[in-house]
Amino acid sequence: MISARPPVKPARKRRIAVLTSGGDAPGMNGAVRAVVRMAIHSGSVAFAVHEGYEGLVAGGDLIKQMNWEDVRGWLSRGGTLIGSARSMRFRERSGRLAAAKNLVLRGIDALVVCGGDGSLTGADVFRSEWPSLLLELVKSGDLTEAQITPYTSLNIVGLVGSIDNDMSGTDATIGCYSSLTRICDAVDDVFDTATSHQRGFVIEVMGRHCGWLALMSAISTGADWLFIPEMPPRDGWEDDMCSVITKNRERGKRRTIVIVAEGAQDRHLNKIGSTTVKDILSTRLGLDTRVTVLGHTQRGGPPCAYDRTLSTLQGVEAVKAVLDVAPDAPSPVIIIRENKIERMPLMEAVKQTQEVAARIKAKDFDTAMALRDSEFKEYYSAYMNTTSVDHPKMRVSEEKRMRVAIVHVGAPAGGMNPATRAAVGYCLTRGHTPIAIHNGFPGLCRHHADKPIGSVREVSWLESDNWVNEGGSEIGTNRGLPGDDLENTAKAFEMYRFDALFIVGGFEAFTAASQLRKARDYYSAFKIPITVLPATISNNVPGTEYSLGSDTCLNTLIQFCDAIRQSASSSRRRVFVVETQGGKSGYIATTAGLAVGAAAVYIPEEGINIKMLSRDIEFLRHNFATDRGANRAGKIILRNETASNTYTTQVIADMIKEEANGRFESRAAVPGHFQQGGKPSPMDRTRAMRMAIRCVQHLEAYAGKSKDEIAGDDYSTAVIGVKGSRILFSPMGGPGGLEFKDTDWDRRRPKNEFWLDLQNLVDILSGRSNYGNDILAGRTEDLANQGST
Ligand SMILES: Nc1ncnc2c1ncn2[C@@H]1O[C@H](COP(=O)(O)OP(=O)(O)OP(=O)(O)O)[C@@H](O)[C@H]1O
Ligand SMILES: O=P(O)(O)OC[C@H]1O[C@](O)(CO)[C@@H](O)[C@@H]1O
Ligand SMILES: [Mg+2]
Repeated sequence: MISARPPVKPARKRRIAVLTSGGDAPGMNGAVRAVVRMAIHSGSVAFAVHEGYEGLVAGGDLIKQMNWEDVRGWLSRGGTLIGSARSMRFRERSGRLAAAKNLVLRGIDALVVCGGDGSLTGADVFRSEWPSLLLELVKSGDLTEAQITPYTSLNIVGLVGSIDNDMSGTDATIGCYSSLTRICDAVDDVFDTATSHQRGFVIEVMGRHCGWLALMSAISTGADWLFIPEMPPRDGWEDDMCSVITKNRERGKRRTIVIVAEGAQDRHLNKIGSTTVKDILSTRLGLDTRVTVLGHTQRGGPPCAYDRTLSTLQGVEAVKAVLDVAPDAPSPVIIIRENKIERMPLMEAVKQTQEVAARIKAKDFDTAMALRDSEFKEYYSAYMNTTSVDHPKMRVSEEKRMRVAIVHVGAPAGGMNPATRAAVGYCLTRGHTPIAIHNGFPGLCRHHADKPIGSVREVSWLESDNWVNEGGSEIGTNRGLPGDDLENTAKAFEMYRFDALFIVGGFEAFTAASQLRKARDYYSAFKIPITVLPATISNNVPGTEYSLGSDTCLNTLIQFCDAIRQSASSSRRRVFVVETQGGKSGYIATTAGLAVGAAAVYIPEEGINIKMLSRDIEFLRHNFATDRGANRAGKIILRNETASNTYTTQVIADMIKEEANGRFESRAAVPGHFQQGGKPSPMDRTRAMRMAIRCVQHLEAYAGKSKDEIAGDDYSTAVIGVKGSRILFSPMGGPGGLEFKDTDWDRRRPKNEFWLDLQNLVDILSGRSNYGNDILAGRTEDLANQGST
């Protein structure tokens, strides 16, 4: 996931305060921890303002200096530990005058505000008024000229923390994916009871005036109908809704789920409430229907993996922004676009957000949708195009209809099923024929003609609809490659008249596509368009920074680590060495390390040596000795399964125990294939939908082309991927293709792994880099060299 700029060198000593404001959001604590530690690491002084803007106005004990240990263990905690508030006083100039005075008196010259659209609007007001507030304070005699002189400008940096994801300019806000996880867990559970009784459920989700939570949960759970404020249904929606639900029932669906955003409205801005919807379903369709209002359960609980990493990286970026933004430059807000942390002027983001509200009020819904963020509109049409397959206008002409084969290759990964479901739904909407190849390429070659059912089967809408939240691979996956039997693979391609191939899987899927491409010279059956959608927990597929399943894996890993840390904390003075999967890529170990605040992470890219181990044992010793009563906090070390042949997980745990001389203990823990299982995370589900549809669209572009035209186009065998702030296709072959340029075939990973710098960040935030710097010095260079060989 997420890439970020490398940490900055200290510029000058600053006094940086952080506050959380508005509705609390999971991940806010991670942001505060990162701001505090990064500030201290860069030689600045860190402060926390308690109770949001209320604390800023009140001052006194509510503004406290923070030490490194004060934020220990905060990453996994829900809510905000420094408190939040909706402050009426800050809305008044008198309150902001008091706030300005409190900052100046403490010498605080930078303020990081983590909150939603309201909080950041407040921050923008404060920023714009700052010079006039200071002048007024001098005029009233509250401060002197001399006192304000060093503070003529206040650096304000915004961090978007809100479950609503209602800030324009950023794809995600800190907390929105945790909240989405809570919603999806609840709806997944409702599935069972709804299906048992063939009931309808109307589920109301939060989000005030923003439909992001509603839309993404509808996609993640395959809801039959959706109401969001930005795109109200057309007049007569009651008939439309009933007709879609009736058709879905006629197709055999036993449950009906309708998601209603709390701010839902019709085109005349009249509220559409969940009870109204329920009444319509009950009276018009005679459907036994219940309403479930999820309420504040959506805001509580520990942050998901994404929110821990996002809040950490954005907190770090906020400190960097304080340190490197010129005093008179516009205040930035830290955003994320796809996989890239960026900055944009706070004023611009606030203006755009306000414009969304204004457009909705003016009933200009199309513009409101477009202004939300780049993904929103795409997700909305993806949902519409797959939820019901009755879109006559979407059908392509007869001669452009394709037989699209779908195959899974490699180890199972969360998101494989939702991706297949999305591809099937989209194919049916367009008039194509989706065909599943069961049990991978060996299944195709050996079992296609089995009786009574072979391994090559058309997929119906109803069959695939149930895959929306299923983990693993329903059509079966394995590591068999087409190269093991090219001849029979080609014969089967011909026999079943495949016009296009959609491969979902990891490094083997990538290898399979490469083999098919290279074999085109000998087998014309392979001269069809082929797309690979990376799906592997290892996240080691060239051409992308994100593979389906990696987010699900990270979530299972952090749950495992949280539970283990609790055990370690209870036993006191214990270190757990946890072994992660990931093959020869340290991505999972490193990202999980960032999300759980690991003391150290061992990865194959770097290897393990005795010097490193001895330094780390010293670091642990030092840590336990100086924890100042916080030694309850258990420590986690993560070791990728292939980091070293000699220093196995057990050996490392034993060495730590031996060397600790009874001062602390250690244990090894191996979650193993637990990391591949479980229901896919909402991020893997929603991205599966979006990327699978893009893959089929890419395949469609080749309809009507000759075999040689297809074979002559490098993009006819392509991998879809997230690269920085974009989603794009990269060709497998050709001089600039992934196979030649980007693939370290021996180590089964990309030549350049985008996340390598995160290793340094794990060390900075755990304090490891302050300890034994001599050993870590030069690491970035070493890693970069290894990555490019
Ligand atoms: N225009 C404004 N001027 C000054 N302060 C403001 C303004 N708008 C909001 N604030 C401050 O920000 C606080 C939080 O705003 P709000 O209640 O809208 O929540 P939010 O930050 O949007 O978070 P969420 O919507 O996720 O709960 C307000 O209570 C107020 O103190
Ligand atoms: O917790 P409160 O103050 O009732 O606010 C509820 C609102 O806060 C949010 O949870 C976050 O903005 C909204 O989704 C919801 O409308
Ligand atoms: Mg808000």
